[in-house]
Amino acid sequence: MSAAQNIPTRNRDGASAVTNSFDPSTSPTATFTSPSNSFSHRASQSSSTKQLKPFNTQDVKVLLLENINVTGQDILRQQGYQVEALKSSLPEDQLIEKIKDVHVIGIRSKTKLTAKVLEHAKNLIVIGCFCIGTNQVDLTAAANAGIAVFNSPFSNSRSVAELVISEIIALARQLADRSMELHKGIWNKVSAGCWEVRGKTLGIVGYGHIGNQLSVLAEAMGMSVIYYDVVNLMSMGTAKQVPTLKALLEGADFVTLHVPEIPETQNMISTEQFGYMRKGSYLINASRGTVVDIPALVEAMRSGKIAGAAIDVYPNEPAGNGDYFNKELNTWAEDLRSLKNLILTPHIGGSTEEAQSAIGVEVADALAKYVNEGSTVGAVNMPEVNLRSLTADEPNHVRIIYIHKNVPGVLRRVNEVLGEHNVDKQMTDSRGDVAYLMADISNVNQRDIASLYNSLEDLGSRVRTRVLY
Ligand SMILES: NC(=O)c1ccc[n+]([C@@H]2O[C@H](COP(=O)([O-])OP(=O)(O)OC[C@H]3O[C@@H](n4cnc5c(N)ncnc54)[C@H](O)[C@@H]3O)[C@@H](O)[C@H]2O)c1
Ligand SMILES: O=C(O)CC[C@@H](O)C(=O)O
Repeated sequence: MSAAQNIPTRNRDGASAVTNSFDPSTSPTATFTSPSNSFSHRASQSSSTKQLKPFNTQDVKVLLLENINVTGQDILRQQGYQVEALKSSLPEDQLIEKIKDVHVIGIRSKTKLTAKVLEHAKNLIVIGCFCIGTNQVDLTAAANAGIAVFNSPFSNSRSVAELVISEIIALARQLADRSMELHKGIWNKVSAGCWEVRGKTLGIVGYGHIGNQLSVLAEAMGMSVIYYDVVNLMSMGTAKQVPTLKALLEGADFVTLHVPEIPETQNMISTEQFGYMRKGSYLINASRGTVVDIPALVEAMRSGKIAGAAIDVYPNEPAGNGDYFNKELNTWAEDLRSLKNLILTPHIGGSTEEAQSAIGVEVADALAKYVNEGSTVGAVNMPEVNLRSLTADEPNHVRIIYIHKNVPGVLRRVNEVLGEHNVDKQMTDSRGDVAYLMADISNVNQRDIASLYNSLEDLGSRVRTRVLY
């Protein structure tokens, strides 16, 4: 068997993504052969590695939204995939229409892949979040549909930390106001209410990848650092963990938020929390828009309790550049824009050349490895399962990917199906209600593949079957 070919994945109502029952002689996928110049995998692959391709690669349909970096686009195009890249997110109705027949979708923070949208994604096998946050995806719905989700856990953390350091200084010196005044020709040289940051206390809420990068930078600026997190974490440098959010808010001159968007962090900073903050302190939010109660922030700044703020994220954000940030999107938009010493940025914490390039490579590589070999290493909603690559001198080997409900007895039935062949290697793991099995089996011919595929698909525990060969 020369090149890897694909058995289509059947969609969730049992109909094959391409035909209703796989017949190697008739199914369009049976003719799929990898192009002779098939993509050579990254360094980890030796020259003898068998180029497993689940499809004739030009049949893999990829939809990229929200201006994903060209590094990621190039990697996916080099696979031979059909890549459509759009600069913005899509309204739900258009997203549903476009997602219907794609195998791979790449998004950033705006595209909401809800259970409703995923219901329509009959051929989707994998989602790439080209960012850190994955709150925009219904991870459980995706897992239950056998759709793996990958992100880039920390490629833009440094970029966010550096932006926040710049905002701490800019707020302490009322830089944005001075610059806007002079752009209008107004010379306004003041020192009242302007401070050095050396010796001031930075309070970090969420001491993860960004929080601890920030901790080191802030201490280098001569600041003291305290942090609050829901888990006990070793401090960087001389930073100190405090036991409650209230203790952090009472102890900090600058409060910065670096938590995920989860139910527990919704409106985490609201009127009560502003009440705990020091008079004349500052707030920075570069996490998610729902973490701060913006009307409460407007009130706290109008009363002078909060001397300045920097906001990079908002509960509702425009779909793309050029759209207006107005009261149609968020009712309080004009109130917010009217405030002094308030830095407003369009969700650019991770928007640097370095971060976007690194994210593009990291996520696109993970997507290609998943599509071509089934590896779930790095997936955020699946157990991490991987097998060493098949080699070119294993011509009659086939890789089985079987995503199934995590219920007793499945492995016995799966191994009964695989039993007529020699299972060279197998790995399986589960995460919640979903289990993921990879098995390389030998001495398989074209006819066997069809019956293998259909037998696995017919098992009651099946969520999704892929056969790579
Ligand atoms: N503005 C941007 O462009 C930008 C860029 C990257 C990340 N982000 C956002 O920032 C968030 C944090 O990023 P990260 O890489 O540091 O994530 P991370 O997962 O490394 O760290 C998050 C930290 O928050 C803690 N945490 C969770 N719930 C908490 C709670 N209720 N109270 C206190 N701490 C809590 C976690 O224990 C963890 O230590 C991401 O989830 C993402 O939404 C925004
Ligand atoms: O680039 C984006 O759209 C998201 C950036 C950031 O919020 C993240 O989650 O990494």
